[in-house]
Amino acid sequence: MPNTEVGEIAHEQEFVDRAYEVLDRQRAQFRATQRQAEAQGAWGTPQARTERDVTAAHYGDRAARLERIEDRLVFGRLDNDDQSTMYVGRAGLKSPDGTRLLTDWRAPAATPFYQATGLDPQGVARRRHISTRMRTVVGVEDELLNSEKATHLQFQGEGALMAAVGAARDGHMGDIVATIQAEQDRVIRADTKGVLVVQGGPGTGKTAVALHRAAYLLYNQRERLERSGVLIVGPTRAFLRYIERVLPSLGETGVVSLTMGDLLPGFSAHEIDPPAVAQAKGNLAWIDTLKNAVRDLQRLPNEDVVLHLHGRKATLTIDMVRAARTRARRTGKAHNEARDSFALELIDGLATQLASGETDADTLAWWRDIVRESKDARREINLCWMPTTPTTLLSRLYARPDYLTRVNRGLSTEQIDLCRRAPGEPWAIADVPLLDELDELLGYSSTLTRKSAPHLAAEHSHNEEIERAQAAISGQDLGGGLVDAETLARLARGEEEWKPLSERAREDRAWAYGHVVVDEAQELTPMMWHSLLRRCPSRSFTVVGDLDQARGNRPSSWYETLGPAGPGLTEECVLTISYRTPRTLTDLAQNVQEALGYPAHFPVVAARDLPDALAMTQTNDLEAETQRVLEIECELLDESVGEGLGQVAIILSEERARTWGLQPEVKAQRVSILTPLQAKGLEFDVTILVEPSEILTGGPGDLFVAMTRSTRRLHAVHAQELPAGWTGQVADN
Ligand SMILES: Nc1ncnc2c1ncn2[C@@H]1O[C@H](COP(=O)(O)OP(=O)(O)OP(=O)(O)O)[C@@H](O)[C@H]1O
Repeated sequence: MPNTEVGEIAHEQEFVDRAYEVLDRQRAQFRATQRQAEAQGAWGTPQARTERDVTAAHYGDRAARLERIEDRLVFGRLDNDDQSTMYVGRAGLKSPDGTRLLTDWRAPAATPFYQATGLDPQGVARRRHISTRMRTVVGVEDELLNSEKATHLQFQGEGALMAAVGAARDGHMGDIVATIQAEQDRVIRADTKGVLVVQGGPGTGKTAVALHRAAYLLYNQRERLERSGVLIVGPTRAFLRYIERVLPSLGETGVVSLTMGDLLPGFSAHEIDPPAVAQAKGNLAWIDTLKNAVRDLQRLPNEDVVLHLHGRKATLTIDMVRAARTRARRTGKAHNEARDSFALELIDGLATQLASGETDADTLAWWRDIVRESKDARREINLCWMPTTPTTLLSRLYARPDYLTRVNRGLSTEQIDLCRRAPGEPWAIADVPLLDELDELLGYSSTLTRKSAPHLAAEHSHNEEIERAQAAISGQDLGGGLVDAETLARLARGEEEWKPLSERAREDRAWAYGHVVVDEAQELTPMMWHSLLRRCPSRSFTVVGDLDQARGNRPSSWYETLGPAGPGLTEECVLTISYRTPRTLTDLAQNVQEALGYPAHFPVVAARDLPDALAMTQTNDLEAETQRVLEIECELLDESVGEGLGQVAIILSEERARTWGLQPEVKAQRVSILTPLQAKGLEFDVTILVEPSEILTGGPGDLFVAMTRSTRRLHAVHAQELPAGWTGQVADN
């Protein structure tokens, strides 16, 4: 290392030490304030107790956020033409004298760190990337933006970027805050209302960008989003585990991450339908069909029904039922909820008949109890307005195509047939939006969900405790939605334990999120979009995906893919540089797609290449050879990144996994065995592709996904011929 760099490193170390000192002090202060508030105990006026809760929760949260920021607190410095200097880091910090010490990467002032170029220096003379390992500065890298060289810069902070993309993987995605590139930064900071689509080929950083955008929005719209929350929807639980550390490392907690299969609280679906079945279940015609199926539960009897109760007779007439049904429907309530008023009216009518002219309140009440307790009366009323649950009704519709056909409103016969399912079979992910729709139609008393927050809020809307809580929140000017007035009021009454917003949102099917991020969005069906739109009335979405990686039929446009969310589409951005996969592999994967008749709509260019990125082994004994190749690749990885480090995936078709008796899953250990579907969104240092032509049977999207997961090397093991476009490219090893 040259002396000048040693001197610069020492200089930056001084600054970094100071920044950590301030960070440590700030954390300690927040914790102390929280403890102080808690120490006030459970006495004092209700107002004082509420203020104490607000203060403790607020400072506890702020401390927790800062405590998660540890590694690479400071990563950039801008020296401007006007001689000013600005340090950029993970959080904004002020010196004890109140002057700005560190600028949060999300602040407008930090934009030039990511976007200034030689052609457009934005007032920056020098941009410095500071590399640290925990609290120690290990390197600096400068770009002089007013130099001739700067006009040819392809990447910002190329050294830091290449070190980041070349680092061994540990099974968890890291943040990219120190090396965000200009095209990514524009997406992260996009001032888009409505649906923002980020299209990008494999490895272009869509997931990274989406998560950093969530952090950016939480910073810039904190007041709104802390009250309502941010929902992240990912393809699999393994994927959500893979990304779970990114937002906390950016100082953001409290985001809800779910797969579509886990969207409904207390319910989980894992099965993956074949694409045609998922498509049938994704048809928007289900909205009217299900509405009709629920209406169909509100029936008129074929004839008047005579009931014998307590030695007297009463008749449940068709007219009585019709009138009660009309009135119950007019309440606009969901089916199970409206049933109460329907049943009450009929019970009243029957009791009046049974009282035979007696009109005093006690007599009528007595007869009402008789009707209520009568099994026969209950059965007849239920037959006219059958309470049910989403799973019961959907099971019946799937199991009985004749029934589904009768209530159908727009599904094709073929689709009805595709959806056929025996009762008791496990639920599939594509069923979740239909159950969600039914839960909405049947009402909150159905079995899937608990009461929604809006309901509770309405019930207590005039409650003075809420007003007091509201006053405490605004009186202390703490902002944010960490503690909302209704929750505080319930806390004060001892009705609820303290829970962070993310937990409350996760448990509430009717929660309205302020922003929704959808990853691998090309896989969602129109019904899934319908469910997500319900969860975000403001229609504020960041949607990331790749049409070229879609399963089944490749959609031709994002507008079409978004289904009912399409009209909200306000901006489409395209990312073009792949940071994950070496050029040899991205080029090969795109060649194969083209030869198969599916040229990439959105081709990518790899940021780098590596020698020996591709290997192929042909064999007659696939199983033994895969084992041998795995051993070789692990040894090679030991040599290149260190003993036991790095991640390896064996990717094979579902059929092959079954034949070999394997249970594919993402492992915490070094080696995972996966189907292409499970590998979606993930990455590994090395991938071993078993029989690529078999993987292709799942569709060209599956093979494209499988071929683009590795950061270093892909090794194909095959007995059959390799797919078109592959052979002829490179000779077998
Ligand atoms: N600016 C960057 N600096 C450092 N690493 C980056 C940058 N952009 C992307 N990466 C890395 O590239 C890899 C791919 O990113 P990511 O998973 O977000 O891509 P993707 O577009 O979602 O891919 P796919 O469609 O295959 O799921 C990740 O390891 C990510 O950290």
